Amino acid sequence: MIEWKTAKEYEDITYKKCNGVARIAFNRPEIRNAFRPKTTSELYDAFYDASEDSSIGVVLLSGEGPSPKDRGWAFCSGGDQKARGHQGYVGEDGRHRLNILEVQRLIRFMPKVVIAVVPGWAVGGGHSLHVVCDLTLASKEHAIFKQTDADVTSFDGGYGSAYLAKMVGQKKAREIFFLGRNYSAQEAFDMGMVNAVIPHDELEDTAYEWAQEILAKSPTSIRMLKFAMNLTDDGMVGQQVFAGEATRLAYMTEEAQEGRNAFLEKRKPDFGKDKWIS
Ligand SMILES: CC(C)(COP(=O)(O)OP(=O)(O)OC[C@H]1O[C@@H](n2cnc3c(N)ncnc32)[C@H](O)[C@@H]1OP(=O)(O)O)[C@@H](O)C(=O)NCCC(=O)NCCSC(=O)CCC(=O)c1ccccc1C(=O)O
Repeated sequence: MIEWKTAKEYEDITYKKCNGVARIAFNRPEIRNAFRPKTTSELYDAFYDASEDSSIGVVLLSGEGPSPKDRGWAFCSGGDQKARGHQGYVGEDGRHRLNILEVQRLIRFMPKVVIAVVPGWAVGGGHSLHVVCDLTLASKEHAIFKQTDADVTSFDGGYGSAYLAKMVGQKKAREIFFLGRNYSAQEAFDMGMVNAVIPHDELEDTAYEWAQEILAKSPTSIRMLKFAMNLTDDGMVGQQVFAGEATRLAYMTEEAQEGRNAFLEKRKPDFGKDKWIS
């Protein structure tokens, strides 16, 4: 039994923590967990908290359900088309935004493992979110993967499409976007965009078990591996993120402490004569 504790109350999402794992879930099941600007602001806030919390190593991203209307399950059906204005999605302040991309970047660049736990529909911007997560676990009975961007004049030209193509191959990625068909969890697994197909009733427990397995590993190895695997696809930003972690490791050395101390003590640093290791 997982004893989740609410980390913060929100309107459009739920946010809980338990034993090193954070669970963030869309909570608009009656509209298949579509996101509006309030949802993306709340997601950003929760992901940022999980990223900053040094007791958290793995984040599960999921969708609450089923829908009270028809018992349908969803991970996320993308941008809320009722909140869509002529320049983006309109928030309570009347401003138009496209801020799900900021959430994507936080998932991509946070030094923790993010697992998409897909209990039902993953559609449009919801499909792109599962793509950008590090791992995806899908409900055998209810998960359906679908790209509707080209039905509603949207196009995720970043991770949602180009990175998807690296994952499933160019032909399949083009099929997913150009035809907008439904794919079952098993079909998504066979394509290489899902890590495991799990019986629906076991999905949450399995995700938590995967998280615990990851938490038993070296935190430094996990984050260096995540950023190493991101690096080639993320260009200079990927290099910047990886190099940031390398700098953190360098800061932990005696050499770095000598550099800092020498500056503070207004003397020349003495890095030693036998420090040029091969
Ligand atoms: C998800 C479906 C395939 C599910 O179909 P079904 O099970 O038959 O259920 P429905 O009866 O259709 O839906 C139930 C209920 O939910 C409402 N609903 C579902 N999805 C949405 C939605 N996205 N927005 C608003 N409302 C939604 C639906 O109207 C029903 O309501 P009732 O009142 O009960 O009638 C199917 O629902 C479906 O296809 N949904 C639409 C999927 C879609 O087109 N999503 C938008 C894609 S574009 C996008 O996501 C933005 C992309 C994006 O994020 C982005 C990209 C690039 C740059 C920036 C951005 C950005 O920041 O936005």
